[in-house]
Amino acid sequence: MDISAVNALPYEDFVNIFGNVVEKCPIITAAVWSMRPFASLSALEAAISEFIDALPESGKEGILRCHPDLASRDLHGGTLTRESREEQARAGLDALSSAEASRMAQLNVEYKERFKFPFVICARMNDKANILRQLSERCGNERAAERARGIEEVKKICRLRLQGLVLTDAPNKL
Ligand SMILES: NC(=O)N[C@H]1NC(=O)NC1=O
Repeated sequence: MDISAVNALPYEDFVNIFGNVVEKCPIITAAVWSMRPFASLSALEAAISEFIDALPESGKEGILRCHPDLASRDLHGGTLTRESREEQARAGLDALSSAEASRMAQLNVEYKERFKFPFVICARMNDKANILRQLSERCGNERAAERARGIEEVKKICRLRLQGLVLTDAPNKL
């Protein structure tokens, strides 16, 4: 699908197709539909990004809370969204040693106790060693910095999900 086909979509189809570019937040997709026509995929991405940036801090935290824990039991239980499952598998999170899995689970708990939202990172841009290292390091951050960092990662995940759905002739500038 190219951007003109995207612009021609009625909102029901638009939300069905793009509703999970931000994990479990179809309200964002439903909101930006009214900003069509988009000149390019980047313009659609920018509209999503601006919508997120305009939210109060509680809304940004809400977006983070819609994300599943990485390498949690859900990854094997089949309850994740298709996108999240594929992203986590690509980073090798479905094949952790038992030591890595318990370290990840322990750090996820520590992170959530400290920040009251889950650790979010763009799994497709990292491997499991890098994810574990960043999870450990980011546990030491301040809450506001970590909220902003999580939202940056949400935007990276969103960009890659969009690129999987819309044809683009622009080079990938990520
Ligand atoms: N918690 C978390 O980062 N989840 C996500 N990351 C990613 O790349 N896909 C997700 O669902």
